[in-house]
Amino acid sequence: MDRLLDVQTDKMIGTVSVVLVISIIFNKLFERFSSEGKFWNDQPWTGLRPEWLAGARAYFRSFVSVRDMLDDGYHKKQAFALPMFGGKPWLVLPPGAAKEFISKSDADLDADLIHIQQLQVKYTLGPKGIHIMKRPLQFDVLRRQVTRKLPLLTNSVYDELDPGFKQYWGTNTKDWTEVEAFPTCLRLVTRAANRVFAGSEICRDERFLEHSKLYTQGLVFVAMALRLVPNFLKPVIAPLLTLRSNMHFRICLEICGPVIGDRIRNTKEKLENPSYGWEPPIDALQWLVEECIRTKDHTELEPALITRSLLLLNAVAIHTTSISITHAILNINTFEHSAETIAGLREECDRILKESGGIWTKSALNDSLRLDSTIRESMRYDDLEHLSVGRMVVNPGGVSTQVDDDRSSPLEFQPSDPREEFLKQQQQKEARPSNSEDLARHQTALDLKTTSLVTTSDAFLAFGHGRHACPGRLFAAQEMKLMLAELRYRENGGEACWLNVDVHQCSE
Ligand code: HEM
Repeated sequence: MDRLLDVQTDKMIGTVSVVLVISIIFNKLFERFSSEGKFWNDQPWTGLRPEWLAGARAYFRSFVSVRDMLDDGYHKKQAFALPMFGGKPWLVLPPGAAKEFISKSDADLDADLIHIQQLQVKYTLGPKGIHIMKRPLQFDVLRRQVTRKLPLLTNSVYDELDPGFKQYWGTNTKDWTEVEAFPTCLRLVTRAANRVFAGSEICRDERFLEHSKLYTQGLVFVAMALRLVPNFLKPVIAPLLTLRSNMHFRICLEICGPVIGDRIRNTKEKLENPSYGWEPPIDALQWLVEECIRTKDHTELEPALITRSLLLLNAVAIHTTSISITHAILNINTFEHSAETIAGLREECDRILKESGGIWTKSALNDSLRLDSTIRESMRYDDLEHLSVGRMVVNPGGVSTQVDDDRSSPLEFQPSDPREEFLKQQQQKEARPSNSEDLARHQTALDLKTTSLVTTSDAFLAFGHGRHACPGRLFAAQEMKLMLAELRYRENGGEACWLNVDVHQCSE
């Protein structure tokens, strides 16, 4: 059945590609002479070369060399237009504009619209796609419950990571084993995050892990292709392009549907009869079901809608975390002072784990300052996307194009934690300090707090900043720290080889 679908899909993709190329050319010509086209013509551009069909070629080149284009644009020290394969150009603002940009309201710069447009939600997330994005119960659950219940969730995440590492990285302590860092981190993160999103039954289902991943990846590619298609053709092209991701969705629904059905039945029963012998699991699916029941709108309880919400949580949470932790593992392992850093991290993990009785708790993870700052530095050094904090300009006066202030651009990976030194000095102070010393220390403590992994600022945008800053960052930080801490157990014949992942990984 899958093979038949593959052949049909391949033929369709061929036909669709030809139609696409023709329509893209017409679309680009039309855009060029519109008022929007005039706006873009007035901007300084990056990535354009003096060559035949310069604009079209820059768009195609942006697929592989957007980073170089951005570096080039950065040196202009002012806002510039960036060609973007699979869509309209972006106006990139200089770092000096970050503060003002982030303070703008959604009436000027809309955060949801850009996601709806980038993901082509109308065509990719099913008939209720826009409804899911505009009324994001799943994100409210995240904001209200997941972060608050983090101390209770640490154990669940660890419960999945520990067997997950054994399964994907093996248990051989004698020989070197090659491990592909990103695919295994993706698997581990999907499993651990879905324990918190969807519960233990769904998160351990290998089919769910595979098809939820393929669904998310497919969605991104389909959205990218659809952004190239003129609007009038989208209703015809989208059903063809989404054939494969719909198949992955149906498989996920097959797995999640019965679990969701049971949750709804049990939750309603428990609400009617509090002595009913069933304890609500501690996970986002349960909180989502409870929120949906509270709306008194029975359509919110459709298993397909709830599965889409779970998959949307997956879409924002999984690749972001997996890429960031893979970057951290590789950065720590490959930079100049890798050996000292690894030894320092190892010492910290051993000490804190001993102090917390051999169990990773939320407060033990909070105390792990070196883990925290190393991941933060890695996220600063190797960002997730070349462009962060995208917004759709909905008010023509919503953004001003301005010149950058002069900033240095540190291109070195330098993990270190200023907080640790400060705390050490604090502990060494025996005599009670004077009031002025107290104040100065209080200020230093406040300043240093801003260097924590989850504290966003206009100079650290890895999780965004302001009203729309990533609400999952505390959860992601906890998960990534647990992963690095777990890695320290990997030993080869008693010799520490923590984090030797990219080249060879020795496993327990
Ligand atoms: C290392 C991992 C992660 C990174 C680097 C990351 C980064 C980001 C960034 C840059 C934004 C956009 C902020 C903006 O536009 O101002 C964002 C938004 C968001 N993230 Fe994350 N994220 C991560 C993990 C997660 C996780 C684990 C979850 C869920 C548990 C999550 C849920 C969300 C949601 C719901 C939004 C939309 C917020 C809004 O529009 O108001 N993220 N994230």
